[in-house]
Amino acid sequence: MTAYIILIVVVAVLLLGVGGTVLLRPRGMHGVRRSRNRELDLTGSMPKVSDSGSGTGTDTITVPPAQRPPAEAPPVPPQPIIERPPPSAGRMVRLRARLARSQSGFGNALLALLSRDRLDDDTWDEIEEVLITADVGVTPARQMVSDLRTKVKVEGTRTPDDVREMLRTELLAQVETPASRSLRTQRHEGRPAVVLMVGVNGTGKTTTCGKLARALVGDGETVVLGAADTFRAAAADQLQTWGERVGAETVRSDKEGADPASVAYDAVSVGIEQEADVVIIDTAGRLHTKNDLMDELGKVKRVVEKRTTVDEVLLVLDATTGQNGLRQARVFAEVVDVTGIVLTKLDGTAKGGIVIAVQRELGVPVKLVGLGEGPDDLAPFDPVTFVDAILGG
Ligand SMILES: Nc1nc2c(ncn2[C@@H]2O[C@H](COP(=O)(O)OP(=O)(O)OP(=O)(O)O)[C@@H](O)[C@H]2O)c(=O)[nH]1
Repeated sequence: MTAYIILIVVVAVLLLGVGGTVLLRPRGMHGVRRSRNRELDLTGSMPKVSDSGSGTGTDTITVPPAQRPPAEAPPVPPQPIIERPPPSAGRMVRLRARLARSQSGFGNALLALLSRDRLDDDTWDEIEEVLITADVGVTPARQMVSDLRTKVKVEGTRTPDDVREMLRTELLAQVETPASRSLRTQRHEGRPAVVLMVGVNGTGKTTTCGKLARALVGDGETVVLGAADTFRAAAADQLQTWGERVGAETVRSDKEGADPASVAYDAVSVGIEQEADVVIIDTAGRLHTKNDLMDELGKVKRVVEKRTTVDEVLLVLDATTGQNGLRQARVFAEVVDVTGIVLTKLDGTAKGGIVIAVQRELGVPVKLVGLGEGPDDLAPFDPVTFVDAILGG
């Protein structure tokens, strides 16, 4: 009997010990996790966690403070830093030194030749050659030489200042056009303006979309970007990065080779929904055949026009490609109504005469110029600043 009693007591003590351990362990972990989770609930309905309780209830389990795992904050996704780019006005003046560095060779050569004591036929031929080498184009170069010859004859003696002024007037006459250089990027009829960026790969199209978005945001406008260059997957990433920096949404497709027209349509729809000021659409503009190009750009334009008008078709040309760039310009102008030219990489060539050639060739004005790889190195084109940079000083 005594043995039985001792056995019962021993079994009871063992059971109590094991039961207590089992009860404490899992319930303790579960409670802390729940508590931690509830700590995130800012409504104030947190359970009590006692530092000296009995350890039997699910919401009041005793856990010494030192044993509590530190409260883990949930991962916060990194917030992109939205930049405030400078406005577009006055940018060309700021970039004038860069322009002068690349273009003054051609200006200085012309000034030196025009300052010679005797301006014979050979000298005029040399002047024409300098102009052609600077990509002014044969016809405009001949016309400039003819105009300058007449002026020299009429005015007689030439001081260095006279020569500079004469050349400045002539260059300005060639660079200026009656067409407006302003960009139509204002909302109209309750809809955003739409800018279509076209041009062959590598001319700086995607970069220009990004830089233009920055400039417009700097001017206080709201922008939506459309990555309709679905041919090169990285182009959409590139565009999105530009957009994120200034808080502009980029509409894109996750499918490589998706229909560019459908991306453009979606971008315009998002622009309308967000009441954005302007939607900028990047295109692939492959030049395999003129028909491919016509099909692609024609369709993008038609589909966008189901929702609103296309206000600007900007042709991006790389200033360093000279005559090749002009050939591309001709093909694009046949396929789509170009409303303005963006001349990129003008900082990397001494052939600024392309401004004159391309305006003549297409009959549309240069509206923007790229003067470097920096995010704000895109400027509205200003003829006076351009000509003064060519002439230096
Ligand atoms: N120096 C200089 N480089 C420029 C300028 N504009 C663009 N670039 C550079 O030109 C290169 C090509 O630019 P992208 O924007 O990728 O060219 P893209 O036409 O969009 O090419 P795809 O996306 O392949 O169609 C990049 O390295 C740009 O930084 C400019 O005005 N000056």
